[in-house]
Amino acid sequence: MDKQTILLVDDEEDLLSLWTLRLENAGYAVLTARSGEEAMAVFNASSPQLVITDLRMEKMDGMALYQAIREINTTVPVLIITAHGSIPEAVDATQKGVFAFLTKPIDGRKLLAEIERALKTSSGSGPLATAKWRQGIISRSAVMEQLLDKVRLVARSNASVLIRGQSGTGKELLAKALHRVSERASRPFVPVNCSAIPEALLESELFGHARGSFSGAERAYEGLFRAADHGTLFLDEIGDMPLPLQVKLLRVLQERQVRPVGDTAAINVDVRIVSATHQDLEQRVKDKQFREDLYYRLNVVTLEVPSLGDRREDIPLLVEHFLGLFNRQNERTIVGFSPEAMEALLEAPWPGNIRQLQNVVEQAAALSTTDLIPVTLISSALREENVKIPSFDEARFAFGQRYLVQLLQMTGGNVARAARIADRNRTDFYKILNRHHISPHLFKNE
Ligand SMILES: Nc1ncnc2c1ncn2[C@@H]1O[C@H](COP(=O)(O)OP(=O)(O)OP(=O)(O)O)[C@@H](O)[C@H]1O
Repeated sequence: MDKQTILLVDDEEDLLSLWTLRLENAGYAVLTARSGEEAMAVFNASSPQLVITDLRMEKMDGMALYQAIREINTTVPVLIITAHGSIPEAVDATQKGVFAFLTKPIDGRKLLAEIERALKTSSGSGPLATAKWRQGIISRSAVMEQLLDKVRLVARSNASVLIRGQSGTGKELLAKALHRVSERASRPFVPVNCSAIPEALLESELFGHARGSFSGAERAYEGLFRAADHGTLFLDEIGDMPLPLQVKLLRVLQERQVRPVGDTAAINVDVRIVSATHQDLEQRVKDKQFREDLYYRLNVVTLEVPSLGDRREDIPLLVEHFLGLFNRQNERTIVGFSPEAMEALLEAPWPGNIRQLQNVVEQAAALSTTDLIPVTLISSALREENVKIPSFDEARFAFGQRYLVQLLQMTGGNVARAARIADRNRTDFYKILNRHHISPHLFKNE
């Protein structure tokens, strides 16, 4: 059996080493943290079965840590240790649900007995499962907790779920968590980015193809729907799915059968659909770019992921988490951020949300020559992040718009002439102008 893991939190290095040794000798795996904040990062990353924390610590003390843990995990036992133990504190703590309150100097045998008692009461019950499914989602904000509660509820059904939120808010992470907490957890989670696969290939990617069904199809391919059978299919950027494919997707969802390209037989599939978008799908429906019937089919339940700007209280925890990852990957020992740097992180606008925050932390950490990352590195990383390179589609659109404006200026708004120069017929050219939101009247010389 795997060793049970205990998270030990104390700001006194000597005590931490001493207790680590003792607990390891007693057969436990031990994780350590030197502050409440660090403890939260470790807790989120590794879901220990028990937490033992000192009460008196700077900034986040033992009780605050206990409360922060309770917000994300309602049952993991927490033992609090203090040198200044007093009866009222102990009573208060245990009334709030702290498993036990021990005073220093600690009697080794007593502590081990308490640990055993605590682990016995918690083993086999839900907390570990609860913690595991949301592993990797670092948060302490109430909005995220409410969202995760909703995820857990929704996961019990097979209802299609649409996850909405700005780019980089963690939609895919949430979809995975939903899968992990559902009954389909032991079956595959298959992500598909609908905007990254060329339109011509998307159909066979999703539904599969028969051997020889088109040139290059040397073998039959089962497709992602069947790969996700009994599991979850995550359709990312669903708003970009081309209209002809939307029709086919709707049919598959209605019939619960896929028909591979070039095949006549239909195959039954049992797939839970979770889709995600950062677009305004209702607007796309109005613009006839997204089918209304498909919209309702996919959007049985909506999960709205808040932007990072709406949950700034998560920022300290997230930066600590990303810094920890960076330190481990690069064998560095950067301790944290200067107060000014943390302030800058807390106040930045974060249009790219958590993905952007991760990039900024990594970039600043990589360039830092000191143990505390200075604010200058954060400011320059934020500046660089803001110089955003447009996507290919955005760049093409911008080029097209400039080109068309030039043509119409040259021809004084004469569409027939402009179309001739662009080597398009008039109807096509009007469509192109429309797509680029350009009205030729604006260029007419009065
Ligand atoms: N709460 C979180 N805790 C830790 N990491 C997170 C959290 N949310 C997002 N991330 C990280 O941020 C990055 C972006 O997350 P993800 O890909 O899930 O976002 P998304 O909303 O699906 O983005 P897009 O719309 O661009 O596809 C990933 O590296 C992910 O691991």
